[in-house]
Amino acid sequence: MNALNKAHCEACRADAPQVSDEELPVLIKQIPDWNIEVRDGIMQLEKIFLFKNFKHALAFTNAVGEISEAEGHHPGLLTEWGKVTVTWWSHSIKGLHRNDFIMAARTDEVAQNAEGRK
Ligand SMILES: C[C@H](O)[C@H](O)[C@H]1CNC2=NC(N)=NC(=O)C2=N1
Repeated sequence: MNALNKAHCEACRADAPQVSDEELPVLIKQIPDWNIEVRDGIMQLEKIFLFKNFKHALAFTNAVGEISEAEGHHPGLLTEWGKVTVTWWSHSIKGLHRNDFIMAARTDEVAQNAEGRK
């Protein structure tokens, strides 16, 4: 199985399996500093990225948007002055799919190359 940040998303199908209880701890270890949140019964991956100002936060937001469009898998993005909260889950299955872990790893890569990190 290739590293998450080198993998690509598969199409979001409504009958796709959610990440199993056995897979979850294995996958979450590969994306350190991401938190698991549950909202309306839906498990989500979430991480806050800090920046020096709004301009850098917005640039990071757009860069995450680019990889999301490329992969056809999209996050929740809350962009504030100096802060971006990125949330990944699979709408089609109302939970976590391997795609979400791939995109969390890809988000970390975008962050490593982002300007104005705090
Ligand atoms: C038609 C379109 O490809 C689908 O709606 C995609 C778009 N992006 C998506 N993003 C996420 N996070 N979950 C989905 O189920 C999803 N489905």
